[in-house]
This record gives sequence, C-alpha cells and structure tokens, in this order.
Amino acid sequence: MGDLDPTYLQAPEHISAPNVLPNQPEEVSVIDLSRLEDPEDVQNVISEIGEACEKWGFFQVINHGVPCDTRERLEKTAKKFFELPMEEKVKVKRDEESPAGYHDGEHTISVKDWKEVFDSFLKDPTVIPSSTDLEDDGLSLLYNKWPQFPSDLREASEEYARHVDKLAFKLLELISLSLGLPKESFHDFFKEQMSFLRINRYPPCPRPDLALGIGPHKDITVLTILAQDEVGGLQVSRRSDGVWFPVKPVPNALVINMGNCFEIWTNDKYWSAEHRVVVNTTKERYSIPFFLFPSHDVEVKPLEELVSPENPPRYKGYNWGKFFASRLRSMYQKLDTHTIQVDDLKVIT
Ligand SMILES: O=C(O)CCC(=O)C(=O)O
Ligand SMILES: [Fe+2]
Repeated sequence: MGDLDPTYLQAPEHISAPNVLPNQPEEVSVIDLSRLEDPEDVQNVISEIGEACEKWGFFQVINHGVPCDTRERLEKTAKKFFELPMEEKVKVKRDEESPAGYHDGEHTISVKDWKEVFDSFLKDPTVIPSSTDLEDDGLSLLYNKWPQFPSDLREASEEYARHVDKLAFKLLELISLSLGLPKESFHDFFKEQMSFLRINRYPPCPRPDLALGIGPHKDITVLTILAQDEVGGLQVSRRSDGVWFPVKPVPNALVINMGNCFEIWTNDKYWSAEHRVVVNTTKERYSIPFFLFPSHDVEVKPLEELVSPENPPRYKGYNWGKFFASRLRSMYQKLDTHTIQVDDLKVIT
C-alpha cells in the first residue's frame, strides 16, 4: 500500500462510503426488449422506458439484439491489446489531431481517473468543426488511424459498434414515442453523428479509498450504451435525493444512461444520472461504453414540442460540434484547468 500519485487524489466527499446503498434499488428497470415482438406489450415497454428516464435517468436492457459473441470477441481482443507492453500501446496513443486511440488516465473534472482507455469513432472519418470559434464554419475530419492499430481489434470494434448503433436508433424511437413524439423525431440529428466506442480497463488499485476509476460526472451524450463485466464498480446517484447505489452487473445486459442532450431536449423532464466508478485492490474491470453523439451542426436546445408558456425553456441552446471541440481542447490542457462541462453552457432563463 504505497503512496498514490497525487494527480489521482479525489476530494474525500467524492469517495466517502456512508452515503452508498448496499444494493441497486428494486424498482430500477431491467427491460426485456424481446417484448417488443408482442404488439400488445409494446406500449408497456415504451411507458417503462419513459418512467425510467424520468425517475432514474438510466435502465438496463436484455435481449437487445447485440449478439453476445460479438461482445465477447471485442472483450477478448481488447484484453489482448491492453496486455501489450506500454511501448506498444503508446504507438497508437491519441493526440491533439485525433482523440481516437489509446490513452492512460483521463481527467474527470481535473482529477486523474484510475483507468486506461481505447477509443474509436463509429464513422471513419468523423466530421468536426475545425475550431471552437463560433464565427468559423470550417470543418475537419477525424480518422481512427486504424492502419496503425491491431487489425483484430479493429474488426471486433467495428462489428460491435454497428450493432450497438442499431440499438441506439431503436432506443431513440422508443424514447421519442415515450415523449408523445413521432417515432423518428430524433433521426435527423444523427446524419453525421460523432459517436464513438470506448473500451475502459480499470486496473486493480492499491488505494481504492483515495482514487476512483471515474470521478462523478454526467455523460455529455444523447445516451450511452454500456457493457460492463461481472466485477462491478459502477455507481449511480439517485435523482430524488442524490444517494449513491451500485449498478448490478446483469449477464449480457446493457446499461442505458441518458446523457445531457436528453436532459436539455426534454427541458429536464428526463434526467441524466450522475455516476462514478469505484475500483478495488484485486480485480481488473472492463467496461465498453458507446457514446451516442449528434452531428456537428446540431443545436442542442429544448424541443419546441416539449416547451410551453407554462413550461418555458430552461436552457439556452448550444452548438454540439463547437461544444465537443472545446471539450477536446480542454482535455489537452494542464491538470489544474477546469474541463468544460455542459452545465457551464446551460443557462437557466
Ligand atoms: O465503466 C463504467 O461502468 C462507466 C464508464 C463511464 O461512466 C464513462 O466512460 O463515461
Ligand atoms: Fe459516464
């Protein structure tokens, strides 16, 4: 039990245990999507999803259509990659030109996370604004640099991402219906989606009382589709009172986390849950989030259909591409600078 590099030190209130429930509350939904095959059950599924988005900001799905063997193959190839010596892994390190690739330790709100990651964009290339300047409408292309990466990891990532993206669209339709909107209301926001797949590896940590795998945060996404292994460590904060609880690993289930975009589009009807990952001294843990992001030109603001004189817009809109570009930029700045969060951009009017 040595001293921990101070860059990993969390504020004690981000770690302290007394406020954590021992188990996931019973009412948190695990929704079986094969029920959609029964026309009489479809409306129930839609209502359950709507309730989960409102009350918890997350739920789990089973029989979701992402084949188990596709996921297992990705886990296997990812493991093989992370086991490579560091000098091999850093050959595909992400850089300021493209965030795709390997990276050890991200900063969630200025503290270093106890993990290593591998990122790849769904679209290769992905279109992104060239600068953060609102006046500049120039665009750039981000590439996965796949030729430098292990080809088995490429194949497994691409196959898995294709399936998860399909699920994302199905969920968008169900969520849209749960809001009383036409099924395809959100589709136009994703013509040039900037989504990416991340593989997180959390190594055993000598001081889980001081560090976190990921510090408390809300995802900046539309939604996140997360595969987690059986080790556990993900915790979510309850909307009603902020109390933390562990998200139970369910075999072959996917965790669906609502992101900030939905909070804003629905003018706070739907919730984006704050979450974090605790680490342990003995077991490594893997998780694979797919971050669903809109196209660079999308203005994220409360949907007209969901606001009214009684429920005026609580957020000022922002341009998704510019926001993403400034996040990328702040990621490469010094540790003591604040990483830009969506809360910095949302103005309650
Ligand atoms: O590893 C997990 O369970 C959560 C990962 C996460 O929250 C993230 O990458 O944003
Ligand atoms: Fe997250």
